[in-house]
Amino acid sequence: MGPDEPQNQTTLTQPLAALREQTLQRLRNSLRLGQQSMADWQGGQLAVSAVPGAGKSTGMAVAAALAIARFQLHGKRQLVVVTFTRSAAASIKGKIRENLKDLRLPQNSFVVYTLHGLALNIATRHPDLSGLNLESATLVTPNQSHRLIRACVEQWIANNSRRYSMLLEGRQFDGEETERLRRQSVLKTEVLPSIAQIVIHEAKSSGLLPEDLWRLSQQTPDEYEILAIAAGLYEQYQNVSRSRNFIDYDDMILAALRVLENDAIRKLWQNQFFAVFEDEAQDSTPLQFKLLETLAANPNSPNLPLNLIRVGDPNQAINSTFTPADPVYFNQFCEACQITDRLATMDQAGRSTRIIIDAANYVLNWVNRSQLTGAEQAFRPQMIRPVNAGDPQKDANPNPVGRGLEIYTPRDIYHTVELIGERVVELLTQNPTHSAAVLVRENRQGTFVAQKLEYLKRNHGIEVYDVAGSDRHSHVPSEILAILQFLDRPHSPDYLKSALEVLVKRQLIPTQDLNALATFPEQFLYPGPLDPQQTTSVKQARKYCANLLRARLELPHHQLISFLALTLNYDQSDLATADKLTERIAKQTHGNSSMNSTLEALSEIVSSERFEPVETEDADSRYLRAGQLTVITMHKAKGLDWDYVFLPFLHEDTLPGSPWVPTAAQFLGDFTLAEVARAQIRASLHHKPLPMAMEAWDQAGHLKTAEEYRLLYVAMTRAKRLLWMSAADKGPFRWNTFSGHASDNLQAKKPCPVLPALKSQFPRSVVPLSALLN
Ligand SMILES: Nc1ncnc2c1ncn2[C@@H]1O[C@H](COP(=O)(O)OP(=O)(O)OP(=O)(O)O)[C@@H](O)[C@H]1O
Repeated sequence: MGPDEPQNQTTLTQPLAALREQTLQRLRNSLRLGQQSMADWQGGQLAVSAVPGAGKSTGMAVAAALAIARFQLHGKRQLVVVTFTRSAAASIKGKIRENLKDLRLPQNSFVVYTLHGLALNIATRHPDLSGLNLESATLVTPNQSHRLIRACVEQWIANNSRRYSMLLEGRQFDGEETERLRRQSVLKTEVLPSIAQIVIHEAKSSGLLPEDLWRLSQQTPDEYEILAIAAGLYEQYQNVSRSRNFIDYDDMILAALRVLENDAIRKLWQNQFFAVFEDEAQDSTPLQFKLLETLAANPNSPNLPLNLIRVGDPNQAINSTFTPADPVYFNQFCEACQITDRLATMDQAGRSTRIIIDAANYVLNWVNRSQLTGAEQAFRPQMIRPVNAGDPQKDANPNPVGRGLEIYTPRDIYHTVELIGERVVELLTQNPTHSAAVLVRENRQGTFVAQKLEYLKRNHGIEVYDVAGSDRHSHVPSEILAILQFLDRPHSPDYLKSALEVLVKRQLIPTQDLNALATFPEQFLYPGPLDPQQTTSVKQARKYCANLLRARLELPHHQLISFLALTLNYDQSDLATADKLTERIAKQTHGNSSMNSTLEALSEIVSSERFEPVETEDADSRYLRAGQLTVITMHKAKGLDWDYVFLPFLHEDTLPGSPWVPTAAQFLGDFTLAEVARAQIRASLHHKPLPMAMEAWDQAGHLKTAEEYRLLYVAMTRAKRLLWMSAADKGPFRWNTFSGHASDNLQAKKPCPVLPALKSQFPRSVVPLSALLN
């Protein structure tokens, strides 16, 4: 954070200018070499490529204060700092404020925004130009089951019978009626919604319109015309959102860009904003970059260089397989800046002990050499270096605890958690002021770890904080909605399927082919004597549904939600959320509490962004408490660090995993349509020839592999003093269907391929089980 030197002993007689000069020097000297390149910025464009733990935000906060002083910025000529999350925005804002206070410079000389916050601010100031009216619009993040996506899929089906029957036909089809209905269900509830969600977002964030997709679709002669399907869905999506007044996050950026098309207004903003500093630049989409570029331009001479600093680490790009952000763009920006000698690197980091840095560098090189990721390398070849002697960071590159890097091969996943428990007790008892975390690849693993380690609190006073568990109450409204929709229309295959999905997710009924059950709701719910015998799993599912339907008849309407919350086995905090939901709906439907009005109010709540949990600064510090064991996903751990980091379950089937076509959709071919369309769009954006379906699928696989290894790299670089890694010999077939009961069969598992390589490179880090017996 701030520098460690003692505060200046100032006297009122000392002239302000000299005092400020001293403070500027002190601030600059509090930075290490790489950070100083940012602090010495004299205008123009600068790319900063940094490694994990290099101190990007620390450097940027000082650079911002120095630029404000150097260019004498003020309320009408400000510096804009852009970060990726709200919590990062709050934290950097605090740091800049402190620095400005020391410098006695005006606090209104800068603003900090997230990209969307910035866009929203511009768009709402000029509603006439942006066409954005937040009073009447609802902000949505449509997932596959969102009613906006559903509506656009239904309309597309109604208007595109030829393309739809081609899909139904698939690779081959004998015309059998049950199979036709099953395929219809899969297309309507899985395949088409997934194309809509993934492809529309990809295209829209890259600045493409439906007509651009139509044009692209003419360049790919594939049998299903996947890009034409995507273009049609995109068109419907735009129509439906317009008519219902929904806007998504891309619309906010587009609205701001529309405002800035107006010459006078654009100049106004360009005058207001002297320069733009962007953090986490590897996560921006092309459309977001366009917004920053526009604002950073000189209002009077557009040909002058932009006043823009972009700081990022392409090796920590871990959102590219589910958002259109792609490390390629930031890498390209770095390369463009390098040509004019405007690329700085921050490759020294003080976070981790030496051996952890060595292990992370080793993984990076190993993956880049492995050719597992096709033509494109997963990582920018950028090594992390420890800091020099006398670095300003306190306890930089600390001494290791234990072996610094420890690699285990437990017998199975139960044994894994036992070993973690024992090690945590040892470590936190010896060093109660240190922090520890278990980083997992998926939430289900986190729940398992948290459950098995519950005893730590009871027996040793060590708090286990399960981040996913405490955030889960945000799922309550959508789960209740799915069940209520089914209760309202039990014979709708779509609603039945969604309700069954909730029951499976809550582990109330066994996992099974839900399309088969949902195809004939009547036959499933009320089987006649001539119908085929139901299997045990189907019977369990039916019994559950029948109970729900009975409750609908027997219970007064206002008790239904509380009943469902109990039935779904919610924990205390989920139950509290359900209660709040009931209250809110009662208020909204006051005087008209019918099933219809309840459903309407609930749909609004579920689709409205305002109900989503908000990230706050507090959340981060909650994850980092000393003496606590935090259980968190690798994705969420980005940007954070702990003294001890545990990475269990590093198995090949989840890390890197393999691209996978759901059994239900295999009638369409050995690829998923959404990923193929996405890879085709990506190729076109990068000015490459459009791949055919199978080649596109391979490319999608390479992208996923590359991203998974970057995720592992992010996870490893969260550790300061001890990095504990393991892949057990046995684990569950799939985590999302694993109940955690000892009766579930475990299978032999292969480790993530880089793990054996790490073991041979760091033999002293391999902890044999025999060493643990005493
Ligand atoms: N010049 C400095 N003086 C003192 N401490 C520093 C300095 N630079 C960074 N640090 C400390 O190093 C740690 C890492 O910094 P920061 O979180 O900014 O890194 P980062 O580059 O954002 O890391 P990552 O990308 O891995 O999340 C922080 O605790 C920060 O306070």
